[in-house]
Amino acid sequence: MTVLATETRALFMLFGATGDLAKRKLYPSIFNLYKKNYIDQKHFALIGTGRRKWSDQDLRDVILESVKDSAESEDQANEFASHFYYMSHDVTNPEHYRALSDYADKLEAKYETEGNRIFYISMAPNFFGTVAENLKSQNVLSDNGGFNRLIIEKPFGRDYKTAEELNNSLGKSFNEDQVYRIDHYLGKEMVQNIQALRFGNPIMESVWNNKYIKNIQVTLSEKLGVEERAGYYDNSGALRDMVQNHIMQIVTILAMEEPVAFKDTDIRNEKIRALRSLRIYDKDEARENFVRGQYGAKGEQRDYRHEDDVPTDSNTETYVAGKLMFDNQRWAGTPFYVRTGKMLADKFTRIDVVFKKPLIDVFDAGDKDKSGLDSDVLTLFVDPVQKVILHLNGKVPGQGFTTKGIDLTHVQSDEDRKNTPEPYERLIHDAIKGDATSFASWQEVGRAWKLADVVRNLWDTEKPDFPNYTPGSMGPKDADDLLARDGNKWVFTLD
Ligand SMILES: NC(=O)C1=CN([C@@H]2O[C@H](COP(=O)(O)OP(=O)(O)OC[C@H]3O[C@@H](n4cnc5c(N)ncnc54)[C@H](OP(=O)(O)O)[C@@H]3O)[C@@H](O)[C@H]2O)C=CC1
Ligand SMILES: O=C1O[C@H](COP(=O)(O)O)[C@@H](O)[C@H](O)[C@H]1O
Repeated sequence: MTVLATETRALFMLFGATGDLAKRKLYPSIFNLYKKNYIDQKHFALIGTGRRKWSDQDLRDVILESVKDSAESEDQANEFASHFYYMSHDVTNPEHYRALSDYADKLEAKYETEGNRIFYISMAPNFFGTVAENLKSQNVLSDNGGFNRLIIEKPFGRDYKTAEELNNSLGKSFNEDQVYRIDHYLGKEMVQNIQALRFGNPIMESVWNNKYIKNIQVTLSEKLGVEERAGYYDNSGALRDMVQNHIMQIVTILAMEEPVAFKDTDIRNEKIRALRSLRIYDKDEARENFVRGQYGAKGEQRDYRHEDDVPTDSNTETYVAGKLMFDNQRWAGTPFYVRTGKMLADKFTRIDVVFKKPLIDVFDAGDKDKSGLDSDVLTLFVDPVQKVILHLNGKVPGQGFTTKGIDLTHVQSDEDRKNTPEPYERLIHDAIKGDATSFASWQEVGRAWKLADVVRNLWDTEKPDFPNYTPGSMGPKDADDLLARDGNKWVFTLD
């Protein structure tokens, strides 16, 4: 995809400029893009908004603090911060948008940003629709030949209905191709690598199906609990927080067919096609195929119900495991197991592709079931290390003939890691380029909600037996049983 030089010129408007995400993730990412000249160093400006009565200097002080560790000099940081402007603005007040529009016109003229506007809503989701609608109705959108793009944070709705309402609301002001729904897992190097490994290697793609793959496992494990986000988390739970979005996106990329070209529209079409084959369970199937958990206490660690800001009778799940099925030629019969949770043994994200054993084990009396052979497993380590391991069977060196597991390993070098942008940096850069490849389309999001809704509705009507797992473990026993029923087991376990 070619980047036109003028596309790097842009006026940003950030709603939620005084917030946590902006400070921790967005300003450092924008700074990195600025340093690399992916944002035109002369022709860019950002108007940050929030209700607080800040001055430009207050915002610039926050920027300087956010980028202090990565700035090459004080001058560089100051020059960067000088492009930031602050407007106190209540997003629910239409009149404020008129002032915003005038200010935008002024800065556009000053920085010659050629009418390119990027609106980033980093606020609680109940404001997404309000902001989008006012941007249009109060004429804040550019109408002089540049682009208007909207980046929105998660969560995209609480269920299918609210997500659809939100989507309709956004649709009044922006076309689908102008909306960039952030899912930061799509900006992770190893998640992007799935497609390179699959579609760049016939040796992989030829076995990427139910004939050779026994099951696929996706694990997003977190060592921390809810920290200071309990207010949000207790209203969300792991299903909405991690499964509906990040996990479903990863699973979709693993399951999709090869796109006609590596272009956002072609990739989206294939992702949507795969999701149309995703089996949407009924209530009984949801009970059978999904497991929830909530952590208890251990030593100093309080149980979830005694964390700050969590009601003592909370039934919010801090753990989910599930089995997903795609009813299509490629995947019929091959389960995708997924799991995520807080307060687990460690912080890591990995994808394990478990291959079937040979139908006959010639080394061991021909009986596959008594085979001493390991299952071949391709593991993609997404975080915190980035590596790929292909576990195969090989011969034990020396006299005689026995087999043992061997690993073919590729680890990203320190140099590769240094050159790997943080997800937010990568995704903001993509939005500037107009490349929606790594953003979730409405149809993908909607289909993922359809699945999550069935599970959520079931869980909302049945009382769970919480707490049911210990901090530092890999979740409740039921999650192991889920796989054991199919004769499978998690590749990563603590034993
Ligand atoms: N923080 C994180 O780690 C993550 C956050 N997200 C998502 O990012 C978004 C922002 O999260 P976060 O930064 O943590 O939230 P914060 O609560 O820290 O910030 C909210 C922002 O919204 C502004 N705001 C609230 N009400 C109004 C209003 N009526 N008019 C104008 N501005 C208003 C606040 O400004 P003021 O108080 O000055 O009015 C503040 O800048 C959310 O959608 C969240 O789900 C996603 C992943 C991780
Ligand atoms: O979206 C979210 O993701 C984080 C985990 O992200 P990671 O990049 O650190 O793996 C999770 O902690 C948070 O609850 C959730 O909202």
